[in-house]
Amino acid sequence: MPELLCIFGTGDLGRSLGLRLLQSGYRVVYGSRRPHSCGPLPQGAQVMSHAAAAQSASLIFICVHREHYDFLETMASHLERKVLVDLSNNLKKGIYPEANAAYLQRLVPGAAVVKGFNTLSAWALQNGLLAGKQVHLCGNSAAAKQAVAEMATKLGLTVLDKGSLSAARELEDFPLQLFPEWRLPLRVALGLMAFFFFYLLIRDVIYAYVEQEQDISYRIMVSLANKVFPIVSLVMLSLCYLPGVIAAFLQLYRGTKYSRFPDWLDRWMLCRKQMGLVALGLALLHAIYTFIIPIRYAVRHKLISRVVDEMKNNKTTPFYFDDTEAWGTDSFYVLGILGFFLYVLLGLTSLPSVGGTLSWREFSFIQSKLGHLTLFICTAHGYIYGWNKFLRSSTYKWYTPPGYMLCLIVPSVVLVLKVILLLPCVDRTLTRIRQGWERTKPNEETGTSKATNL
Ligand SMILES: NC(=O)C1=CN([C@@H]2O[C@H](COP(=O)(O)OP(=O)(O)OC[C@H]3O[C@@H](n4cnc5c(N)ncnc54)[C@H](OP(=O)(O)O)[C@@H]3O)[C@@H](O)[C@H]2O)C=CC1
Ligand SMILES: [Fe+3]
Repeated sequence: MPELLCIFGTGDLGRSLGLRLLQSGYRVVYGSRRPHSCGPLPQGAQVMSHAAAAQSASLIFICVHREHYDFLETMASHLERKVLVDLSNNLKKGIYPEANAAYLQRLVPGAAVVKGFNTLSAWALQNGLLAGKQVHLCGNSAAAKQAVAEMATKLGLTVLDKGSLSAARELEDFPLQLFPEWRLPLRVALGLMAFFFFYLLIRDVIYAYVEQEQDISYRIMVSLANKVFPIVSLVMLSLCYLPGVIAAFLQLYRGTKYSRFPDWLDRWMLCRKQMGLVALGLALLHAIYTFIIPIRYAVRHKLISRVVDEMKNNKTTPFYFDDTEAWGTDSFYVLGILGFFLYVLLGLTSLPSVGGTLSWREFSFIQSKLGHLTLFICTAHGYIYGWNKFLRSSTYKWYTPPGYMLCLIVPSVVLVLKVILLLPCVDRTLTRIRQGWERTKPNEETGTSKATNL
């Protein structure tokens, strides 16, 4: 006879969980305030009063909001020695002085409370989207946790034990987080975009207005945006590779890999993937914006008005083929296309479903070697853009460098540092450090190196 599990509450979560448990081969009994009028339940489930349902099972899921937990206190005698799984979440952090699970344990001291599953959603349970999903559990009774973990494994979940019930607070805060690992990259991207936008606005639009009394504010829509996107994209891609380079230099300097990186570097390393994806998004925008340039009114007008002018004045300017310009523009486009292609390749391999099929060596080859190649090609694309502009002779003042000149500093620094790391002697030392070798301190005379930094 399959094991019988009990669920208190016939709401959204209770129903979806019951359905999933039934499909995994368990029997399910619901405990409800109104067992005869609680609406449709999954086929095969029984429904009774809370007390009767609790009697028949040893494991009870509490699918009721915390605000209604008080009824559990009145039936504490029926819950002696039962395992109670608390799945509740709160709408905001810190509305209650204690964690919901701790509150439940206080109401029913005779039961073993396990906190967990609160990161699942009724929707995911209903649609069977559980395979490989991770759930955290915590509780004071090891046996109770064990029972819940076994059940979770049967549902196809991966269980992570977070220790005693005092971790419940942390678990309850999980579902309230909104893309935590995206926050830093998005803030950096927005900050950089705002900075370069205002810089270019002043430099290209307002400056032109003041100097030449020319109103070219329409350029904000496409031209300015199409400078901000590639600039920020390139800076973000560099910022994605900079922490790795800094970490390598730190390891070289310390002569060991056995000491922790500073917190800011750790945090930075952990959001590299998101930084790269933001960079990819901006590069995509840049590509699309570039495609519409020839169909823009302002561009067509400029071309046609030049021809019309010449016809009116009945003279033609000498029109010859500039070989340098042909090479310059072509290599600029080719580098842009190749860079974008590699960008997409990097983005694709960062997807878990693709990255999972690669060995560690393949993955690090793509993310590190190809990644730096991408950075190199995109930086070269930027330099050639600047070179072409320079050839078409502009009257830039030194104190207002064009945006691309500012943004090329960051990737150039990263690339130079990376080249230093690739020098054979540096590379050899770094490899030895990463294999666990440690530089002996000069004052250690004994001859045997001790792993003191562990
Ligand atoms: N929905 C979701 O996706 C998720 C929900 N959760 C948590 O699960 C819990 C339940 O959520 P959800 O199912 O969405 O909520 P619902 O409002 O859909 O259901 C709550 C159920 O609790 C019971 N209930 C309501 N009031 C009382 C009361 N005064 N005394 C006793 N029982 C009562 C009712 O069942 P009956 O009428 O049968 O007694 C009701 O159906 C919440 O704590 C929530 O934070 C956690 C993760 C995901
Ligand atoms: Fe470009």
